[in-house]
Amino acid sequence: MAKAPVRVAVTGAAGQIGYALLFRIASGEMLGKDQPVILQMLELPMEKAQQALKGVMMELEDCAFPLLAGMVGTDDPRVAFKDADYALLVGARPRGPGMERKDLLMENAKIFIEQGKALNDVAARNIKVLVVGNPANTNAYIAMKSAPSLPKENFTAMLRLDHNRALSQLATKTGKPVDSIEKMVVWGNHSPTMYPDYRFTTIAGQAAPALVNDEAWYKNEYIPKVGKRGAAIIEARGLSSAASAANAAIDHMRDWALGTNGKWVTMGIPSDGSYGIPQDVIYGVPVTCANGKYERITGLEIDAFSREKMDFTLNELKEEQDGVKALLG
Ligand SMILES: NC(=O)C1=CN([C@@H]2O[C@H](COP(=O)(O)OP(=O)(O)OC[C@H]3O[C@@H](n4cnc5c(N)ncnc54)[C@H](O)[C@@H]3O)[C@@H](O)[C@H]2O)C=CC1
Ligand SMILES: O=C([O-])CC(=O)C(=O)O
Repeated sequence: MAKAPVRVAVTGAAGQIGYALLFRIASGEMLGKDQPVILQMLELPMEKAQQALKGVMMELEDCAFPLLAGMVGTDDPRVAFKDADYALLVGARPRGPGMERKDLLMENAKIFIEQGKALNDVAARNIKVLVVGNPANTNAYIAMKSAPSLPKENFTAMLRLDHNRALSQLATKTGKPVDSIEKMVVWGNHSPTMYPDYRFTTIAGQAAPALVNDEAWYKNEYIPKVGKRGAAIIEARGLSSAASAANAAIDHMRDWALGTNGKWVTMGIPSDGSYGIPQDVIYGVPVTCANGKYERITGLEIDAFSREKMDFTLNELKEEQDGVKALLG
């Protein structure tokens, strides 16, 4: 029997990530080739944004996707999130050259308070929320805190682009295929303080640190390169990453919904206090996914170098949280 359609809300639907994302969701790349979807798209209540959204919806129509069971375009979060099973919160101001993601904090915080409240009131109770809009971890924290009647574990932030960047850079260094790499971890904040940790990583079954055998490269080139990749893209394109960000959002949601078959992936999730990360901080950790749930990998040894790195990115998250404390009341 054909599956019933699920409702997928996407905010910032007429933006550059939205444009790279919606067509892939509608073609079944996110939730499976047998899963019909209803797209519920939110854009700003401004003539230009609404016109652009209309154009995107016309193009979606023109693709005649068999899995696209319906579309809603709106400027009202309560319409966009009504009964939504999935929400991809992309809509926010992106940074430009010379800005850090946390420079967007106050401007974007208000958006995530309003949207958290709307999710709280109208979304499906088991909704899966992915925050892409920057600063993604803290925005996810704000939305989670603004939605007290939804389970906290429903709120996640996107670290998958960082995870994928970490895989690719390691594949290039070692000359091995990306899919031979397992157990990559990117701890912490989606910011240059993130900590790509290859201590548990294997490449075609071999331990990555031994195979790479170049600690100086790992510490002085690899870690900063992965952390600053977003800025390098802005520098090169004049615009922030869009297709790769949309691709990572698809990976994140697909894995959460359909499972990872035991493979580790990185998700920003509310901390349960493990690894010395205070409760509720949205922090990148390794997880596996099965049956529509993620489960953090526990019991990994944290050495002195890692502790320092993990605390550094944690401190930045604490500062961001402090910055929005007054707004959260
Ligand atoms: N977590 C991650 O790995 C990444 C996050 N990002 C972030 O994703 C966000 C979106 O990036 P782009 O699509 O490139 O930006 P964009 O400016 O092209 O699109 C954003 C869209 O969101 C809309 N928007 C703004 N506020 C809104 C609101 N309150 N409700 C609904 N729609 C709203 C705008 O009208 C615009 O169409 C930015 O915050 C960017 O920094 C980008 C790349 C990677
Ligand atoms: O760097 C930015 O502002 C966009 C982003 O988050 C990324 O590409 O990682």
